[in-house]
Amino acid sequence: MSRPAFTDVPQPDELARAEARQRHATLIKPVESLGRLEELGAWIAACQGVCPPRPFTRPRVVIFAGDHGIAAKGVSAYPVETTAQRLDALLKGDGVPNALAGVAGAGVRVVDLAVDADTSVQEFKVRRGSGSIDVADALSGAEVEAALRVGVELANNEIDSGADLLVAGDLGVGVSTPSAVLVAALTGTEPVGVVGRGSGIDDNAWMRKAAAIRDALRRARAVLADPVALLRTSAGADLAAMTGFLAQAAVRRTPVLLDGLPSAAAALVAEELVPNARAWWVASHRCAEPAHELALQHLDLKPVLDLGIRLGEGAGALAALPILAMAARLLTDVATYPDAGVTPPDGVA
Ligand SMILES: Cc1cc2ncn([C@H]3O[C@H](COP(=O)(O)O)[C@@H](O)[C@H]3O)c2cc1C
Ligand SMILES: O=C(O)c1cccnc1
Repeated sequence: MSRPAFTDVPQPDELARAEARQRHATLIKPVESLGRLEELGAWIAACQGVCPPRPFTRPRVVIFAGDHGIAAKGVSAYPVETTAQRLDALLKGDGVPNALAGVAGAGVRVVDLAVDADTSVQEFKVRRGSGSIDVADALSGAEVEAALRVGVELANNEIDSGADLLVAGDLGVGVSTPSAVLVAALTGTEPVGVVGRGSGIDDNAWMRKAAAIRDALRRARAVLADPVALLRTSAGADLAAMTGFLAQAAVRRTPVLLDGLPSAAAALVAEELVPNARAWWVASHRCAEPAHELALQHLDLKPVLDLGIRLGEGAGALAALPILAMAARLLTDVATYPDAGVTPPDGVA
């Protein structure tokens, strides 16, 4: 087995994007009066290669669950057992993403990549937990390749089943630590610049987390030139699979709403693996983690929402999904000046 080979990423259809912008200029409203909604509509048209764009019929959230060895260093506010407990809640339909997806019209799938317990969704499991990244590699060479392949397979599987918009969500105690390390490594940031409060840690845990990130970053920087080696050294099976998923979504011309820190960290690595994949992604929200902002800046992505969400689990992306649906609907449902018999402003035919 070897690492998956990604084909070049096709770019969204610039003609459809230009057509959408042009159409917005003829709709019965002042020019550019819908701000970012207009750009989002044009992005959807460009991704679908058609203007006006089609409404999303099958948005899908895949939650990548995994535990992290670094959690044993006291870097999270919660004990490791809560990963498996929360996974059960999601499968019962009782979690945050279930509630949000119900309103947003999305489907949720939970996949156990590395939970440190037996679960009922471990068909794709790579291992239990990961190495403690401050002192050891997260994964073996075979494991990182397996995890990347799972991500590619999940993207293919969802897209072949009709998914027309994808979200990668995280679930796992400690995941904000490797995520911060990946961001620091790829953006050239000092450890202290990426240490966040994660699940709500106190000052003592913050200091342990800062030390863990500092030590892990030293190991990460040694393999910076190779994105797969970086995932092996500093990520975990969940983040590696997420990376493969985001890269393959771009290869398959499928738009993605990025979520919080873990998904932004995986996106940074995916952009290294398959340059220009970011054209297929929109940043759903600004979260409270400093590394999130750095990752989005590096990818040149501007968040849609700023709700103070700091959760993961696809929550921010699900909150932004209705906005995307609205952006598409404006281009299909709003009349043009000639159609509505409204006098256009000067310069609009
Ligand atoms: C009950 C609960 C629900 C969550 N949903 C998402 N997270 C988020 O917080 C965790 C990452 O933060 P840290 O790196 O500080 O552990 C992940 O589990 C992530 O999914 C949760 C955390 C908890 C405790
Ligand atoms: O930004 C996130 O998605 C996030 C923040 C804190 C903890 N877990 C995830």
